[in-house]
Amino acid sequence: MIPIVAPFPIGRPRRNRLDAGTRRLVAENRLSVDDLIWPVFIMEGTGTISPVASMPGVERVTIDRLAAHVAPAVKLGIPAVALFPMTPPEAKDAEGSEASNPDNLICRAARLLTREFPDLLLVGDVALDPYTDHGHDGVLRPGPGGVYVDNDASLPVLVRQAVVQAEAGIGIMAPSDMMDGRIGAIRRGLDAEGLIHTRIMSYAAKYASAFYGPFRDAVGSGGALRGDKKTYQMDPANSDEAMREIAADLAEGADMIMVKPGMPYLDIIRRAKDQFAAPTFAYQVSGEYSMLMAAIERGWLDHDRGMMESLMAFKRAGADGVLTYFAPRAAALLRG
Ligand SMILES: NCc1[nH]cc(CCC(=O)O)c1CC(=O)O
Ligand SMILES: [Mg+2]
Repeated sequence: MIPIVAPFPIGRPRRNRLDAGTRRLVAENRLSVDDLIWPVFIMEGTGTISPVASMPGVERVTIDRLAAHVAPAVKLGIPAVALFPMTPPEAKDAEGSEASNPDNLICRAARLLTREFPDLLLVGDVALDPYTDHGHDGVLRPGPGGVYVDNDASLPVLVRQAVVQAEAGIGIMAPSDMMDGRIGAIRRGLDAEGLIHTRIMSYAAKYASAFYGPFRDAVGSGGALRGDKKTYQMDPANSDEAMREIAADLAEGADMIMVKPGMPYLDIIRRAKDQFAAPTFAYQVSGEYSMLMAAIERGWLDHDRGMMESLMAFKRAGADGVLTYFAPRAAALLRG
């Protein structure tokens, strides 16, 4: 499509920017509260709200404080929260067994939130890193390079994790582990238990990124992590490979796909939306949030303008929704 533009001085693009009303009329994209998913960190214990040092304004809460923590977001109309647990070290092991404990933090939180807020959608991460003592998303076995995150041995553990989460009330399963074939395995595992309505939002194109650093502090998996995740998360150099990953996950039954991180990967979001026309989500990850907040705290960026511009970028790139730690503040602004 070649846009037709009258040459200056007949054509004056600035006319369409003249006043707020005209700008509203010609705006191509709109961010709405319906687009927001809020990631929430939960921890063991009682009566505690503990700030995440590397993420100003973000807190972990104990389950008895969770309903009060989430209530304002529900009131603002945020459709979904994504739950992330900080597992105590004594509950971690090499196989990530706590992930499939039906009474783990996530499952208890899901049962509580389902009761308190029946219309709130719950997104549950599927990956073993919050539960393994080595901090990897799957289980380790002898293999290439000595010890290897074993794909096929990890799948049954991930399936069990997904099933216990779904039974506890998680409506949207979000596998973030990047094992091959996990979407198909999880879909079959859920269906075998009659959990045919559980949706799968696949972290289909997930990169081995430096921008997850603050998240690993928040859930306490960073200190534990041995090595890096480059044998399963994607190389930031690659774009065609992301299309193959997304194609595979959709073919295996993903209902929605995600690109992660967000801002440094807007090109991937655009390609994915154009190529697959599937519900597409972006994760504005911890490091992106912390980067913006660090500049905001120094007075170098305006909080609300910086936040809203960063979120609008995802809509412009083609995302249908965004996981963002800014969700409650953005929703409050959008509601005026
Ligand atoms: N697999 C777990 C997981 N799920 C979401 C994030 C990162 C989210 C963020 O940085 O905000 C990670 C960390 C990782 O893969 O190491
Ligand atoms: Mg894959």
